[in-house]
Amino acid sequence: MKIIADENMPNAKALFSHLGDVELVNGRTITNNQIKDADVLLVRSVTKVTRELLEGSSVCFVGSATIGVDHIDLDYLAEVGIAFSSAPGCNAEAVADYVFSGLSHLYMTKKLSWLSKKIGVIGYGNVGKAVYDRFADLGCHVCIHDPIKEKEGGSANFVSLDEILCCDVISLHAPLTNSGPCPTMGMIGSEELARVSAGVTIISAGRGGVIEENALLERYKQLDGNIHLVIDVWDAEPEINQNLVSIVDIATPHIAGYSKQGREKGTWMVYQALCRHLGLNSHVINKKDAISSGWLSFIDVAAGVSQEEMLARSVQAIYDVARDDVRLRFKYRENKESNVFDWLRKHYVERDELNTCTVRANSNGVSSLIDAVGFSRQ
Ligand SMILES: NC(=O)C1=CN([C@@H]2O[C@H](COP(=O)(O)OP(=O)(O)OC[C@H]3O[C@@H](n4cnc5c(N)ncnc54)[C@H](O)[C@@H]3O)[C@@H](O)[C@H]2O)C=CC1
Ligand SMILES: O=C(O)C(=O)[C@H](O)COP(=O)(O)O
Repeated sequence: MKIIADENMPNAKALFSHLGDVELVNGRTITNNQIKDADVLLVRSVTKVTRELLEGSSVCFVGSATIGVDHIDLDYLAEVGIAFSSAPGCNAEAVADYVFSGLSHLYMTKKLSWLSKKIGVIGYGNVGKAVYDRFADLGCHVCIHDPIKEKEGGSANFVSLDEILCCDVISLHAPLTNSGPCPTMGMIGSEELARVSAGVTIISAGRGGVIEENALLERYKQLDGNIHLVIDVWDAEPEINQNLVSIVDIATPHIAGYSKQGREKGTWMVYQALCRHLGLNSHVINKKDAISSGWLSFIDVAAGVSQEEMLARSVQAIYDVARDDVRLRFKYRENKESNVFDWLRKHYVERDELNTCTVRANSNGVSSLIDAVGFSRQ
């Protein structure tokens, strides 16, 4: 069996080699010719899996080690009977870590407090729920907009988009869709941004295209720069809007989900799906061998600072999103690589999830907050 896999899929050779010959390729540039005699195609979000790519090939299984599936023509796969599997939820905790690292950065650099503010989350899927639950466990006033999940019922604090736009912090976790009951493409445009107030924090870690970049730049001007922005996903990836980069607090190259464990889980989930597809009920490789533990099993945080600062210091000890922002700005300035965006993603400096570590905090009342923000419970 011939398996073509994106070279940015961690552990691909280790996991799949016992099933067939694994060839690693650049996911951004995969061609129809490269995969014509392959049986299995394993991708990440940068490969557009379309009729054009697959037609005439012998591929009978496509796996995407990602949550998002907007790069896959699912209708075409169904039409021609190619099996498909993605990795729902694989990096949800990683994205939630990113959100809290962004807020920690804003607190430590601008003293921008969020703990007692009104928080709005858009999208209540695996990521949005992980983010929402952390805010709720922290005791924040948090609400959620997800008309599809709201219809299904549930106890979360569902609200309209208008209400989200009145929040102090808005965190975007909807997929990119341009059809269906509630398409998200451009859902945050100039009309919606006109309703956000000065001082708002917007975190965009779903997909570029959900928020209109020019409208965001315009609103930033209207509010004299009084908007705080943490942006991971961009409309024209791998190109990024440098005007937007110049005004945001944090700019990162679509790495919110790039925890070591999240990426490994993505490959692992696709591996499991392929084993199922092939009718293999025992896996040669165990989950515990495929997903790493963290480097630090515990950290101590100093007492004597505010609860919010303690939270921020703890989060930043494991993952400080500013390191990814600095790398991006530095690399674009240096501009030695032909494709800076993909270079940064390929050479991503590993990071662990907060849940791989326990924080030992001595001061009263902080332990429960530390657990709620995503660390492993003591
Ligand atoms: N920046 C990054 O590295 C990552 C980005 N993502 C993106 O985040 C998205 C969300 O991930 P998950 O929560 O795991 O996906 P999911 O598929 O579990 O949930 C998506 C949720 O969005 C809701 N939704 C759809 N249309 C909506 C609308 N118009 N308004 C509000 N909510 C709407 C759906 O009902 C669903 O509950 C993914 O589709 C992916 O594009 C995911 C992982 C990493
Ligand atoms: O899982 C998703 O959806 C994502 O957005 C991925 O984390 C993006 O990573 P790549 O697939 O582009 O490496």
